[in-house]
Amino acid sequence: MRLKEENAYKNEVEKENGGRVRLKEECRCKGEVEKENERVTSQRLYSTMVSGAYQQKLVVGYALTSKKVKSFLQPKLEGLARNKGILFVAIDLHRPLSDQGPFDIVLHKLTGKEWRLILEDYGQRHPEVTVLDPPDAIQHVYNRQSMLQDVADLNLSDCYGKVGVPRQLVIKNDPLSIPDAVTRAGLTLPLVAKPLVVDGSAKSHELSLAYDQLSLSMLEPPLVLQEFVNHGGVLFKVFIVGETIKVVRRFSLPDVSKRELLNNAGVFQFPRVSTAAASADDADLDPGIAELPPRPLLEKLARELRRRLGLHLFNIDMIREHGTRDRFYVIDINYFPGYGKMPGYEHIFTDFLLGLVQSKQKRCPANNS
Ligand SMILES: O=P(O)(O)O[C@H]1[C@H](O)[C@@H](OP(=O)(O)O)[C@H](OP(=O)(O)O)[C@@H](OP(=O)(O)O)[C@H]1O
Ligand SMILES: Nc1ncnc2c1ncn2[C@@H]1O[C@H](COP(=O)(O)OP(=O)(O)O)[C@@H](O)[C@H]1O
Ligand SMILES: [Mg+2]
Ligand SMILES: [Mg+2]
Repeated sequence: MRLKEENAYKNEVEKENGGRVRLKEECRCKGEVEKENERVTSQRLYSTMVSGAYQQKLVVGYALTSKKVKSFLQPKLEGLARNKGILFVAIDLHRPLSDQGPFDIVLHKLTGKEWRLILEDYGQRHPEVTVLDPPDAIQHVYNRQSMLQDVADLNLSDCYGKVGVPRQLVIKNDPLSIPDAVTRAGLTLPLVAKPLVVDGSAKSHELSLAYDQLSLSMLEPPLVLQEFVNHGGVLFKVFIVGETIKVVRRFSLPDVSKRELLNNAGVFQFPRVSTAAASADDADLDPGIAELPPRPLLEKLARELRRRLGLHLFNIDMIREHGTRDRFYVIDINYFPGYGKMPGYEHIFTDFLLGLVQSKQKRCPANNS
């Protein structure tokens, strides 16, 4: 393509943006955000040249950690999004949110009260923008007690199986009180000790397995003590993106036998298991352990949790009690999990974003542009 035509395309793209990519001129610091957005604009220009009749449908502002940008915003996702008319724009945290955009959707996963307040204020001033997801709904799953409450309340049981949560106890302070509290609550050893609050830090994922009651006083509250459920060393990561569900298998902690429990004492910190590197999808597993939870059960669970939690983007860590076919436990819920490892996430995510805006336009036709 000749230079003159290229410039004409560039002008067209910038005009079409209607100031959407104004970040470029306005950025106070010529930092990462600016570079990132310049890259996105030039990629979009390229796609315009290649595909001809290109129509931008929506702008997604994102506020994510650099780790999440790397795992989620992969070139394949950005490329596919571009072809479908979706533009991802990095939000500059050093500038007022209302001065940026305009956005159709704000996608975010940042912790901290300040960010929460910014988003809440923005949501009130810009009801036309979809904030994915509402900060208070996310906050609810950043606490390991409240995250499982909705699963317990749901008490899901049908012909496909039963879904519950392991019995658990919250310890807010005084580690010396733990052994007695555990006896009073009637919890059975071994117990998994988990930091009460999940805040994205490595520390909030430092979990321990406690084999005896007395050693429990060595733990550091605030924490959740959860009964360990033998599940054959395999966990199901159930990814949810709006109405879509995808399940993968991951390796998990091995079963603890009665003999092991009798012969062991103490509290043992264990490393992060069940991460992306621990995929068990291609492993040669006992079919009774590997069989995925029944689809209708997952659909019901996901639908109910989406409604009760008020979230579109989350995952459920689920295990099957070893020796049973249909007894499941939810042990963890994560907001905006590692979608980069969800098969086909590029198509699923982009379709989801388009669907969101379409359904909003149907509900409020006045907003149609
Ligand atoms: O709490 P658990 O059950 O471990 O789930 C984690 C968190 O969702 C992580 O997200 P975050 O770091 O935002 O909390 C995510 O990392 P990324 O999305 O950043 O990669 C991990 O993805 P995998 O490493 O793919 O499993 C996922 O396994
Ligand atoms: N109640 C439990 N019974 C058996 N294994 C568990 C239980 N809770 C956690 N685990 C194991 O510990 C891992 C991490 O626990 P999880 O609650 O998912 O914390 P995180 O948020 O750090 O992923 C799980 O992937 C699973 O292998
Ligand atoms: Mg987990
Ligand atoms: Mg988690």
